Amino acid sequence: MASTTRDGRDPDPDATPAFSVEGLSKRFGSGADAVHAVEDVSLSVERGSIVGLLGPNGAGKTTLIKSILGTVIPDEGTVRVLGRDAADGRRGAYANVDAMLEGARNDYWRLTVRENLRYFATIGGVAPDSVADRHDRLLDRLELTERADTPVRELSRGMKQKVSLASVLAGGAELVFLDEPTLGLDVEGSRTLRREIRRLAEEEEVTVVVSSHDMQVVEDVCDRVVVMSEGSIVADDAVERLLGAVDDYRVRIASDDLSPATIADLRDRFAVADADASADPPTLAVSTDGDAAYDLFEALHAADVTLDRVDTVEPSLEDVFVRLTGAAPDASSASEPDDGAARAGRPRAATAGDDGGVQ
Ligand SMILES: Nc1ncnc2c1ncn2[C@@H]1O[C@H](COP(=O)(O)OP(=O)(O)OP(=O)(O)O)[C@@H](O)[C@H]1O
Repeated sequence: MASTTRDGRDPDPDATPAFSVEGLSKRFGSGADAVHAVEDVSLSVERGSIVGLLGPNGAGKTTLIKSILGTVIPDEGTVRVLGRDAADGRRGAYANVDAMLEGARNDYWRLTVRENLRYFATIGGVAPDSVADRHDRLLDRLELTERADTPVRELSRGMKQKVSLASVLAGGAELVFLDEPTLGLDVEGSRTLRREIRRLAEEEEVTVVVSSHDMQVVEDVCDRVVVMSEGSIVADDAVERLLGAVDDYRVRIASDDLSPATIADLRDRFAVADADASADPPTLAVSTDGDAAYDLFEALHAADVTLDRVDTVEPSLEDVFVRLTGAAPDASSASEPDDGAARAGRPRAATAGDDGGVQ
């Protein structure tokens, strides 16, 4: 990154956050109709970290990001970007910052992939020849090398999305905001993009803020998650700690012996989250802590239910999100899961014995 740094920023980058906001508020409109889009938000993000910004529609995420980017002027509060007060002069603060908002960027569709990278490096203030190696590396990592000389308009949607990301990174930005970066990508494309985001943070100390409704992407890629609701931050923690804070494990079983009558009986005694008597074999999921799990297996044993399969399902980021905001993430904008795993939970262990019994 040193070769692409363009200004005389803070001499001790390790001690300076990538950005920080303090007491940030933004209202739209006035009087009784005023919308408090962001209210008294404070946040500081370390360099080289990947932060997920989550929240239901209208929570204030875009307003916060645009306030940090300087395209929305906050009513109150301060923003510091890469060691500089954003209010002191936009060029200095934003020289090494870039963004891909709403899942896309205005790439030039008549230009080739490589020409786009050179163009965006130039408008970012970098001589494109000086970052040619970087562009080669980006194209390689994003599996675009073979299409480097193809006009962007001839590419698939997923490839265009990857070109958007490459363009954002073409000038050597140290802080990037990515809104729905995997929108429209297939499973493989999404995986490639996530891998590249992680590599950029780990190897090049790029700081990445990812805003997405796709919880799986956020869970996979982010070190830390900030959850907003109604203009405020309602959670801000490492992904593991957020997951650990929700004590809502589920035991999911499958058995040919799960008759509708047995399921009805179990419903009276346990917190049945989900049941499907018509599945082959029928299935049952029960929310439980450790003690209730013993009671459940005793009840199943007493009812002569031989288990074909047992999974323990850990709480997912989606469960945490629903718990914190009371809202479901917008499934319509989420990409497909990588595998057959249920989105609503993270299967931890399949423990069905060969004989189907549980002792
Ligand atoms: N330019 C604007 N004029 C008036 N109201 C606005 C404007 N921009 C945002 N708002 C309002 O501010 C609130 C926060 O909007 P914002 O776009 O920041 O939320 P968001 O979390 O990004 O939502 P989404 O996930 O739907 O993109 C919403 O009630 C929105 O209607």
